[in-house]
Amino acid sequence: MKTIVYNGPLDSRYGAVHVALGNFDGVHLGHQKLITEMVKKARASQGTAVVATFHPHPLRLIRPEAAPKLITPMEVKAGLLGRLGVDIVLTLPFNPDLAKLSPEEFVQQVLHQDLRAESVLVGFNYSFGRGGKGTPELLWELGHRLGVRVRVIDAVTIAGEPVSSTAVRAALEKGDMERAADLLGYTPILRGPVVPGDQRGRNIGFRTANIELPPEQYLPARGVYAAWARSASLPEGVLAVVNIGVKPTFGMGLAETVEAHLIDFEGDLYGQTLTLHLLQRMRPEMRFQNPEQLVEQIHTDLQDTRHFFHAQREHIFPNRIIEI
Ligand SMILES: Cc1cc2nc3c(=O)[nH]c(=O)nc-3n(C[C@H](O)[C@H](O)[C@H](O)COP(=O)(O)O)c2cc1C
Ligand SMILES: Nc1ncnc2c1ncn2[C@@H]1O[C@H](COP(=O)(O)OP(=O)(O)O)[C@@H](O)[C@H]1O
Repeated sequence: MKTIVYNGPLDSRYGAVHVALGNFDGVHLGHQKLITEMVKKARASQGTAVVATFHPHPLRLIRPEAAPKLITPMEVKAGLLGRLGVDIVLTLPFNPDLAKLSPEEFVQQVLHQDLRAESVLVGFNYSFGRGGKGTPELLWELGHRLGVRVRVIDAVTIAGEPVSSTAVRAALEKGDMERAADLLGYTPILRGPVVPGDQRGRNIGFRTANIELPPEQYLPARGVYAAWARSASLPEGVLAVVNIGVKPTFGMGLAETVEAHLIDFEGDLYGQTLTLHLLQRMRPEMRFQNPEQLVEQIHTDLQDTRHFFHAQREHIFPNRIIEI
């Protein structure tokens, strides 16, 4: 899969182009349905499966304080899309030229003229064009005039509730990984390079790999999580216990970090990319009277995590953890 920044006509060697248009944060079950359908069309016409997405999110430029944090920043999103069979992620830079296009101009210039889209798929609530004024109905109408087939996909529901990025964020905020996984179709993922922390881990007897995340990453509730950890040197993965939080035992106002202690593992992880699949929140983060009490609790966390994993293993593998 390739990532291309849109800056004019798409190369003609891509043949018939089929486009899924949207932001797709989380690549949840609803997104997966839409994208899978687009990929099927592309395969059937021996064409190219394209996901076109405004990046960075337009709100990040218009009203940064209102821009949602992302369940899946670009790198993780690209991994998920690649897995679905997408050939090209086309990022549309939200520059003044693109931002000022009316819905009519957007369909004519971008979708029809430059991408030569044969078909375009969007979700039922998609908006586009200057001021976000374009609706799926208008897209259908404009496409129809130009010979671009437009298909609008309804919300996927679980037990009557629509699957949405907002619903996923709400589950993450509550620390409900099971619910988030139901909506996403996979266990929530955090991925980033291992960076040095405060080197306290080695002193308290539990080394923790600190991962650096993009600033726009949406983080689940603070607390301790059971996780499956993978890296290039650990392709099968190992069980891990993860702390997301500000380490109140060691002072006030520390920055929020995500750190993983890999169970029954010893080795240098600095610089490697670590992928954490968050399985379950075990407890909230707490402030202990002294480091000894924290260490005692971490021993309990490790035991709880092992028990949880042994009880749930069949449920977790192979379906809930996906390789990206
Ligand atoms: C399983 C686990 C649970 C943790 N729980 C807490 C906690 O409840 N409260 C807290 O202040 N720190 C907690 N921590 C964070 C430790 O304080 C941290 O790992 C230690 O200070 C090392 O920090 P460093 O990586 O910056 O060196 C936890 C860490 C782990 C691995
Ligand atoms: N079981 C383990 N889990 C996590 N990291 C480990 C483990 N064993 C060794 N390491 C290494 O130790 C580092 C963390 O050491 P630590 O003393 O906690 O320092 P810091 O938090 O400052 O990086 C990790 O980044 C990794 O390279």
